[in-house]
Order: sequence, then C-alpha cells, then structure tokens
Amino acid sequence: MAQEKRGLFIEDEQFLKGRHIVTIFRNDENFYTVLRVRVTETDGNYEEKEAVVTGYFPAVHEHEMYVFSGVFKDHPRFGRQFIARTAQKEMPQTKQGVIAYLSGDLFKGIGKKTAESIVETLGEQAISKIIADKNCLKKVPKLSGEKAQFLYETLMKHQGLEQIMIALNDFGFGPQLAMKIYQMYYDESLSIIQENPYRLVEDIEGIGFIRADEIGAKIGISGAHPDRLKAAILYSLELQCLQDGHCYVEADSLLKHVKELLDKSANGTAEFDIIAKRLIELEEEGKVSGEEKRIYMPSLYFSEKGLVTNIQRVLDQEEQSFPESEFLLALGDLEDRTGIAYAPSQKQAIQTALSSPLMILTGGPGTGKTTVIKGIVELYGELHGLSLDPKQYDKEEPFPIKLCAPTGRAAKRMMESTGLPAVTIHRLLGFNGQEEPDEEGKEITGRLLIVDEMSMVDIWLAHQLFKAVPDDMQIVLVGDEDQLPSVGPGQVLKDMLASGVIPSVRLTDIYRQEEGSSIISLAHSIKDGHVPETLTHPQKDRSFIRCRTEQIPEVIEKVVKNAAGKGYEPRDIQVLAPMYKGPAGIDKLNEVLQTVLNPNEDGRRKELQFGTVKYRIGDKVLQLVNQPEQQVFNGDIGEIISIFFAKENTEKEDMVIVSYEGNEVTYTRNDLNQITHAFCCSIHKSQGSEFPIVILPVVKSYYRMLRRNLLYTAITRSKQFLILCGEEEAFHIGIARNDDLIRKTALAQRLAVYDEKEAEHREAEKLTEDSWMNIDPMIGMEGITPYDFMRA
Ligand SMILES: Nc1ncnc2c1ncn2[C@@H]1O[C@H](COP(=O)(O)OP(=O)(O)OP(=O)(O)O)[C@@H](O)[C@H]1O
Repeated sequence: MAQEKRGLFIEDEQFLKGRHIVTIFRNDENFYTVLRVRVTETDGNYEEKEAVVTGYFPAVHEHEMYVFSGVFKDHPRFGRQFIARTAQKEMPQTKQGVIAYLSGDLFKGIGKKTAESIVETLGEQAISKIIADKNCLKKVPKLSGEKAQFLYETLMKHQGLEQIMIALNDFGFGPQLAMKIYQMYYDESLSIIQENPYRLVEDIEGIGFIRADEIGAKIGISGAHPDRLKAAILYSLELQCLQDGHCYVEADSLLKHVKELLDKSANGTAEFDIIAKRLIELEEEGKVSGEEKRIYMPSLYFSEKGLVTNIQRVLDQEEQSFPESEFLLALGDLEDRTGIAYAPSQKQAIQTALSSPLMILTGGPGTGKTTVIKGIVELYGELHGLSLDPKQYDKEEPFPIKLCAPTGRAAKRMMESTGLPAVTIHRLLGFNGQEEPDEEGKEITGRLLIVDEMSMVDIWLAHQLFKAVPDDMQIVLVGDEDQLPSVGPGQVLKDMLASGVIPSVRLTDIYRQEEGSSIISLAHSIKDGHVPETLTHPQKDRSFIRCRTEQIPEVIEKVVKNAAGKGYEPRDIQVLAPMYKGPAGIDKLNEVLQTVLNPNEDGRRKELQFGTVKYRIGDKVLQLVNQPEQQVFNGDIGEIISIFFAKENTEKEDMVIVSYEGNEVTYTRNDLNQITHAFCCSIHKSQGSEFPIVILPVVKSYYRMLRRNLLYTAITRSKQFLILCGEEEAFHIGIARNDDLIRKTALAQRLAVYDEKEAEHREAEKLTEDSWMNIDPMIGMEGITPYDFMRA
C-alpha cells in the first residue's frame, strides 16, 4: 500500500526525470532548493536538455538521478522552470538492477552472490525494506551481522532521510511533523515508529494518542498492549491537565477517561485492572507521579511541591520592622505629595507589604491596586533611604525594586503607571520561551519584587519564579482572584489566598466609580453574581444592543464603523468573544472586521493567504506565544507593516513584518501560526490588557463557554466604553455559572499543612509520600477489583 502511494502522481501533474548537475540555491531551514538537472525524460512540454527544478527537498545528492513530480511554469525572470512537489532519488527497479546496485562500488565487501541472496530473500523491494527495518536482513542466509549493519548504514547515508520522509508521509505525517519526528529520532525514526508508535505521543508535540493508535492498528499493536495502554494513560492525563487546567486528576476519573478513550477506538479496549496495572508501572518508571488518589504529570507534581517549599522559605524570612510613627510620617508625606488620602485597607496593604517577606494584594477593578503599588514603591524607597531613579543604578548595583507581570502588555501598563522599569516574568528569569516546565531561571537580584496580574500565572511559572527569588527579597503579589484563572494548569493566586497562610489584603471599595464609571459597578455586581436591572439601560459609558447570534456580525460591523467614523483608531476598539468557531465566533468576526477596518476594495492590495486567512498591510494581529528573544509575548497586539512574497526576496520565503509598537518582528510562512487576526480576540487572550472601547457580544450560542469569571474578565478590559450586544438571557446564564470548572490542585492544602508545626509537617509529608504506594498493590489483587480503587 505504502509503495503504491509513493508511486502515485496527482492528476494534472507531470514528471521530470533528470540527473542533478548543480544546486543553485538552498535554504537549510526550510529546505527550499533550486537545482539544475540534465533532463532524461518528461511528460511535460519541454524540449531543452537541462531544466531548473525548484521545491522543498530534505536532501539532494550530487549527480544522482531523480524523479520529480510537479508542473512546468513560466517564471517572468527565469523562464520555464519545473516546480516540484516531490523528489525521489531513482532506485533500481528490477531484480538485476538491485543486485547491480548492492554489489556496486558503494557497498564495498558485498559481492554479487550476497546481493543475489538478499534480493532472493527480500525481493525487488529489498532496498526500501532494509531502510524501513534493518532486522529483515536477519532472514538473509549467511549474511553476517557486521555486513548487515554496514549495508544498512550505507543505505541510510545515501537514501535515508529521503526515504524516511517518504515513509513518514505514507504514515500520514505532513512535511512539518515528519521533520519534527526526524529531528527527534534521526535514522531510527522508522524503526522506532514500527516498534512502538506510541512513543510519538510522549516525544512529539502535536501527535496525540489517536494518531499514534492509527499507526498501531496498521502495524498490529492493539487491545491491551502495554505500550498502547501507557500511551493512552499519559495522553488522557495530559489532556485533562492542559485542557481543564487541573494540576492532577483523581485515579478513578483518569481510569474512566482512559477506558472511554479505548472503548471508542476500533483498535480494541482493555479492562480496568489491566489499565490500573499499567498506571502503577508508569508511576514506577517516573512518568506519572502519584500521591494518595491523585495522579500528576511529574512536572506539575514537582512544581506544586517545589512552589510550596519556596513559599515557605520566603515566609520563614524575618519581618522588617519599622516604628509605626516612622511609617505614618512617611505615609502622611506621600499623601500630601500625591493628594490621595489612602483608605484604611489601602494603608494596611502598604504597611503589610513593607513589613512581610511575602504578601498578596487582591481586589477588583478600580479598588486602588495600582495606587497601592505606587505607595509601596514610594515608601519602600523612603524607609530604606533608596533612590527611585533607575538612572542612579548600574550593572554592579542594579535597581533594587523589580516589577514584573506575566504578559508584555501588563508589564507595559505597570511601567506606565509606576514610571519604573517593568518586564515580563519570563524576561526577569532570563527565559527565551523554549524552556521545559522544570527549567531553572536565573536568580533574581534586588530587594523588593512586585508581580502584577498574578491570576494569570500558572503553577509552572509560579514555581520557576519563586525558585529564582533570593532569600532576602520581599515579594508583593497583586491580582484579581475573580478573573479567569491562568491558561496553564493551576489557580495559584486563588489557592494562595485560600490557604490562609500568606498575609493578604483584599481591597473592596471602588474608587473609579467616583469618576462616574458604570462599567466598574457592573463588573462588581457580576462578580457578586447578580445582573443589575440597568444592564440594558443606556449609560454614559456603556450600552446594550439586543440581537440574536446571526445578527452579531452585522451589529458589530455597524458599531465599529460608527466608532471609526468618530475618529477612533482600530487599536482603540477591541471586540472580544469567547470562542473561535460559529456564526458569531472570533474567526467570522475577524473576517467581517477586516473588511470594515482594513478593506481591499479594488482587490489590488498585497495579501498573503495563510489557510483561510488573508493577511494585509494594516491588519491588527495578535501574538499567540512568547518569543522573548524577539521581545514579543503571548497576547501582544501589533500591526502588519510589510508583506514580502517569496519571489521578491533572496530567501525565497513569504514574509510578514509586524510592528509591536515599534518593535518589528518578521514572520516567515512557517511562523505564521504564531499570530492571528486581532480585530476580534478571545477573552482569554485579552487578560492583562485594557482597551478604550470594548465591544462584547454575548449570545446563547456561546453556551459552552459562558461563565461568570469570563464575563467579568471581558467587562473589566474596557476603560472608557463598553458596548454589549446579544441576548440578556445569555448574560444571566453566564453569570449564574460559577463553580462547574473548579481546577483540581493541592496547592492550598499543601500550604496549609506547611503552616502547622514542624513535627506535624514531617508527619504529613511522610503520609502523602507513602500513601500512593500503599494503595497501588491492591489493584488487581485477589478479591479486590479496580472498582474498589475507584471508590472515594
Ligand atoms: N484612596 C483613594 N482616594 C481617591 N482616589 C483613589 C484612591 N485609591 C484609588 N483611587 C483612584 O481610583 C482609581 C482606580 O485606582 P487604581 O487604578 O489604583 O485601581 P486598580 O485596582 O489598579 O484598578 P484596575 O485594576 O482597574 O487598573 C484611580 O483613578 C485612583 O487614582
């Protein structure tokens, strides 16, 4: 079957057979290659002796004969060229051809007789069979292991990469995944896949159990095969943790999930006790971590435990003591200077931050968190006799107050509001965005660390951050616990507050309301679970347009046109929605908004098609991943300022240049999945950002996503105007749903345990470490079924 597919040409495609003369151009990153070949045969309309062939080829060998499939095209500058989709080195096709090849100069020490014996045993397809699985050579009589190895290695060297790529293609992997697999396993790619395709689930991002299981089915691995069950367990665990944000999954729920996954598969299922046995083996192999009935991915387990240890280390530091009078005097001076009379809770927050090694400041919008941060910084400088002018510090003696936030935009806002340098947490830790979850960051220097938007920090990042904090550094964590939790696993801020062991101040009085903001009062009522009667009444700073799902694009189009007509720039207007698909989804709204805000009316503007999306100069785009080396972070919004087509540049690559407030970042076609249109963006991605105008559609067709914290987060993104559109009922549904997505974490519990006396703490540690192993052997034992294990 694989062989048949390889030989297939797509309809309307031509072939060109020719010997390689010279490589004119090659890009080693994406393998774009331009070759000149001497033409031997073609079914295209081409009479010349030589031809230029272009395409993406993983490897080309000089002077070899190739068969290309593709089409002839006329290039305006370079004339007629063959644009190849595939390139295959020509292999001997007949028995005699293969014998001659294997006994030729390339394979020193392999004589004609041995070659004949190989072809006799393995047939005309001997070469591809050996490449796919060297063990087939064992069937050849009298062939020594040494010779077999030599033969295999030589073949791999000359045919390997190309054949592997073709074979991976036959397994259904496109060029990008195939390259990832090759870069992981190199020459062993095919033998590993053939031995245990389920390794792909663990090793290659982007390959899940279902994909691996299809290969398993093809090569005869099915039912309760241990590799298959283990892959299903790891896949289910990771899926639940990453999709739902859990740090662990209870053993019973995991087993059920795995069983359901297997039951759905045509490749066979397995009984609970067998799955449970494999789970125990995975624990013994260190691939999952178990504690009581909780099953963790190891990186999450060690992050949770490590975070607790480091929080404890910080909490164990001595309190800073200032005479009350000194504090009050400095505070009074500050109030005089700024004209702000701090409320009692705000004063308490400043005082706690200055004296405690660690404190949490929490509160909704407009409650004065930023005002308190400024107060903390000012008084810290005052009481420690430190200058707050960064220019007075250098590399030897760096600025002692470190401000940071999880996203670039949040860090920028922090910088603007305090007038002091602020960076992303990743940057503070010296990360480049490619690290493993348990990688160490560089130690943070300084005396006071303030982290804003703490609700967005997941368990991995929180662990890395706390690990990098030196003993004598004071920490202030600031955030709004009612906002959406982090995208990654955990609910660190919520758990820290719930543990009750970290000094915390909750600000509740709203100050911005005094400036007449009805958006903030709406946010606060939503947070408390009720929809105000005024929801649909027009206010100075917000309005509500009633409409149904299918009317949403039209309504939003009108509102945006209006705002643009009044002089608002696209960057001031942000449409937020909870999901990508559907008639009122982000994708559809982006399509509509691009036509309004950045049209291509006469069709003459440059556009780069990527999937179903067309990018144009002037488009607003959103960065989806952290790229610290480019100074661009997940959630950053920028504008496309140039587009270059491959034919216009020497790199032969399509390129899109995006400016993030002056920082220009270049994306090649391979990188374009790192951005998306941002005329409308997801509420999740908008966390940590604020916009002058927010347009928020809320309709019942978003049902799956509607939650109180989601609506609360969306509404609190708007600074001046909030335009709600949709169905009132959808608001009510969303606001009523508050607790069905509780994340499973043991952080609060661990922190609380730590707070108890030393002896009790040791006891608790012993208990938690022992209990998983105590329970394990019960599974599958006589009289005890996995169902016992699954009971609470
Ligand atoms: N004690 C106070 N007296 C008077 N005004 C105050 C006081 N505290 C804060 N404010 C004012 O309230 C407004 C909101 O404060 P601030 O921006 O610090 O809140 P926040 O919690 O950081 O809000 P957000 O999270 O929405 O940015 C600001 O204009 C600030 O000057």
